[in-house]
Amino acid sequence: MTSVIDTATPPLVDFRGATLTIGDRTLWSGLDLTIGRGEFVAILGPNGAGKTTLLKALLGLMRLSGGSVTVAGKRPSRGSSDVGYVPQQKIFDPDLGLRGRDLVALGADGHRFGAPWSKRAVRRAADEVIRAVGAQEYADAPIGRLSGGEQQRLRIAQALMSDPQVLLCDEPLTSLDLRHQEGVLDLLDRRRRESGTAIVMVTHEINPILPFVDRIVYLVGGKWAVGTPDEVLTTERLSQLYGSPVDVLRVRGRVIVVGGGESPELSHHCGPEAVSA
Ligand SMILES: Nc1ncnc2c1ncn2[C@@H]1O[C@H](COP(=O)(O)OP(=O)(O)OP(=O)(O)O)[C@@H](O)[C@H]1O
Repeated sequence: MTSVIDTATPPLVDFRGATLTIGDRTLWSGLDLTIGRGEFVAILGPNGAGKTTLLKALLGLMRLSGGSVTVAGKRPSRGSSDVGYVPQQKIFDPDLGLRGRDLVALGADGHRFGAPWSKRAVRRAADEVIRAVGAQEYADAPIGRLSGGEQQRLRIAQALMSDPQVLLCDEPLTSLDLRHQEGVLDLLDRRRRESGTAIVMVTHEINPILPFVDRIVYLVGGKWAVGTPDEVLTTERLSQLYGSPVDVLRVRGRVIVVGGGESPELSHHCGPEAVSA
């Protein structure tokens, strides 16, 4: 796979010694992470490790307790057009009358674009992103009637309305079958290759992402590891992170993480779902 990462320009995401504490619990501390143009980074870790919170820090919704973070060279701020966000998927109510196209157009809402867009400009931009995600055929159908994969494409289209430099996706593969997972990953991969958009994805699904990601950020119990999948997904590295024995097995090209069962986080992350991730 040829790399599309641009190391010549300043990073789009730059965490330096970043610490996030909520109450008396430190989710992660001293995090150093830079993400360049066109880079695809996955955030992994057990439930409650602070993965979504990391995305919130990039959205300007959560303030760091220490260190610094910039997005496209600026401090993160709510509603910035530099950042697109695909939130954790909830399947829409089947009776919801909202059309896919209307959902996408909502991406032009708020203060993102400074001056409000004309209806015509919104329509044109929505057409463009709907085409980009390949959702033309069903964009006019009620969103609640669409499959999980089709809904997910339209959510991504909505997040692309501001033509963001960084696209944050929170578990976009959940509840999709393998074919649709691959479709969503292909779409994100194309976006980063064609537009240089950095993709930051929180996921529990390890194996589907392996052919696509450049690096992994693994968060566990206040600690973190950053590196390529081969660097991070090793028995030594994960045992060190979890502070208890963890085996990383490679079976027919798939990665299987097996915990010693002593870590409460592992019992969440490495249940049957995660093992087959
Ligand atoms: N605004 C908040 N106030 C209090 N606690 C919070 C807040 N936001 C997050 N937390 C706590 O911080 C921890 C990390 O939450 P986060 O959603 O980032 O975890 P996660 O790694 O994304 O987990 P999951 O895999 O279950 O989605 C959780 O224990 C959560 O309850």
